[in-house]
Amino acid sequence: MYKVAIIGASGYTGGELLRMLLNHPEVEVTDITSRQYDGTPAHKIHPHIRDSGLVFKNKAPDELDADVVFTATPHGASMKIVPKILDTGAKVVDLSGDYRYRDTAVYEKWYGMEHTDKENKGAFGLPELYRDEIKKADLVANPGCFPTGAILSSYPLVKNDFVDRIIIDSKTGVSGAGVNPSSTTHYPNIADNVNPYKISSHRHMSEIQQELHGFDDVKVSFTPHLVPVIRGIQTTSHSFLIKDITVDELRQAYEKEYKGEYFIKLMDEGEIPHLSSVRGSNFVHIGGFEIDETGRAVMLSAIDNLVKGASGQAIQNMNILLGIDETAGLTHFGLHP
Ligand SMILES: NC(=O)C1=CN([C@@H]2O[C@H](COP(=O)(O)OP(=O)(O)OC[C@H]3O[C@@H](n4cnc5c(N)ncnc54)[C@H](OP(=O)(O)O)[C@@H]3O)[C@@H](O)[C@H]2O)C=CC1
Ligand SMILES: CC(=O)N[C@@H](CCC(=O)OP(=O)(O)O)C(=O)O
Repeated sequence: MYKVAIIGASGYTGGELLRMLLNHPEVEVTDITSRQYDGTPAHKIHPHIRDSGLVFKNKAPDELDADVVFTATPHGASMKIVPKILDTGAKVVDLSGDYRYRDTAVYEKWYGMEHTDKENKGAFGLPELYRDEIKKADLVANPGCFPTGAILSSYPLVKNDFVDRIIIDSKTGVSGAGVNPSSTTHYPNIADNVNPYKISSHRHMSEIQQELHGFDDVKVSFTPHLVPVIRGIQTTSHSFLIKDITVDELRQAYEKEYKGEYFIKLMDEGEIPHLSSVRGSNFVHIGGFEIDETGRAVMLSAIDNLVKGASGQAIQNMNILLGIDETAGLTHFGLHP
């Protein structure tokens, strides 16, 4: 069994890592860290995780007993922790934004802080696009939740030069904001409401742009909305075609790109990707495949922000790092209805 540890295990993605790793056939969770819950049994914070025998410890990064360490910590914190883990020889999957950017100047601009670890570079942890880089890496930068759904549902459009501008509109569940409550996530403010936020300035726009821009300077616009659901991200992308293609050719581009990708499911004609179908699972449902009279292609995707958008994808990356079956521990379907 490989040994794995989670830093920031008291948070939402940490809890989700724990839920899935405890059912993983080839790993054993050796350490879960928390600063505020030192000495507390796991189920006191994550009541659904019973009988794991695990207790939160406020351990330093270099005290962990692990082959792979997950840093489920906020951006800014990860870049202080990750170098210390790498020095121990363990591999790292970081869930924050700290190592996702090829150019740290872009990170500094969008995250509004200095990057203090310019030495360590992460492989961008989107296995469907970067599997070979991830295999060779010591550090994997797990993508953001919005970018995962947005990039996967847009990539064939730009790779095939069908479009050069994409408008991405996403609706997210509240767990995307993490375990600590705020006025934004306060029930009366979110229930029966749809709240657009950072409408032209969300940091994930730069991450999506980084991944799609290489293709003839594709321009990306992105607006997130907070909706009253707990989990999930539903993304709709709109783009005007610059090539004269049919709906069949549009679909064929996706079928070709994602052939053999276990976690990507292309919807049948007229079938809509729903949050309720992917909730709790590592699957991405991609649909839409429509072109209207104005030449607008509409693509849709649904993911669980805590699974394919964070912890499930992090485990998929761990599987690749360890050279074991990429789907191990992740094959369960969603929680429909
Ligand atoms: N929620 C989501 O849907 C997604 C989140 N992410 C990213 O994953 C990371 C974790 O997110 P999430 O689980 O939601 O966050 P949470 O706020 O729920 O949990 C983060 C945990 O990290 C610990 N922590 C906070 N600051 C530090 C620090 N300076 N040093 C060590 N530990 C610290 C805290 O535990 P304690 O105080 O007990 O030590 C906290 O419980 C973030 O970078 C987030 O942006 C990425 C994709 C999706
Ligand atoms: C609902 C909500 O607040 N969502 C978060 C997404 C968090 C996340 O996944 O982003 P990083 O990993 O890039 O920090 C947000 O919009 O900031």
